[in-house]
Amino acid sequence: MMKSSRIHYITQDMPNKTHQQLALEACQAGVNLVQLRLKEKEKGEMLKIALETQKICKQFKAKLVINDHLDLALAIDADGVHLGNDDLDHEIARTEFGKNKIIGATAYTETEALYHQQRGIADYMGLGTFRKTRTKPEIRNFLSLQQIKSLIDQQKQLDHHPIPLLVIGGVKISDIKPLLSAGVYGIAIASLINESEDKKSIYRTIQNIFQESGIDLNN
Ligand SMILES: Cc1ncc(COP(=O)(O)OP(=O)(O)O)c(N)n1
Ligand SMILES: Cc1ncsc1CCOP(=O)(O)O
Ligand SMILES: [Mg+2]
Repeated sequence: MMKSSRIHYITQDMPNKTHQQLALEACQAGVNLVQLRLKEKEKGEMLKIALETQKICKQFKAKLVINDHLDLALAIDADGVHLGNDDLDHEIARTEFGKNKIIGATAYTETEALYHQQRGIADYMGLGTFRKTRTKPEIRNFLSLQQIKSLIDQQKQLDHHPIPLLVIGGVKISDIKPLLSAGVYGIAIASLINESEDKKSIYRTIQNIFQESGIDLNN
């Protein structure tokens, strides 16, 4: 299994910034994994954005995960791909992408999480959504802290290695400590960073919360 970062930073469509600019600013703030989340762009445009984003990530030694598109991840030899439940099957992706690449799954319910856990193909699961979010407004299913805790307990009872859980969806600074106390591996965030006036400071705050919770982000 490929080790996944505990803080996934996700780009998003924004009116005044390109995905490349967002990735650059996030890398300058210190993120070490960028998920490129492109929606409704044609293939050629996506390839150009992905290559430029990859160049930025390499400069900062950050990993690049492509959302939705295994073909694009293969074309640029990205570090990983994130595939949700309506995207390509993880087993096919693993065969085509290889065992040393990061493959992420999404779980919006406990049942989905246990399904991915049982399959044991994904390197991490994006678990959510935690709160309502403008970044993905169509999602209406929310997982409470209690539900997340119960899922972690169930994972622990299984005899195989628990797949790391990254909570996603409207995650705010004040959510991080309780989520980590509940036992989640990390968080996946878009607007918390993308809409921040001071990305370095917000990222440092996030890192400090992990540290105060006894988690070494370099390990
Ligand atoms: C880390 C992480 N977790 C979940 C998602 C959501 O994936 P998906 O359900 O396929 O939805 P889209 O992001 O494709 O709209 C994610 N991207 N990243
Ligand atoms: C991609 C995605 N999938 C579930 S919620 C979400 C959006 C996360 O973005 P934000 O951190 O801005 O809520
Ligand atoms: Mg998807």
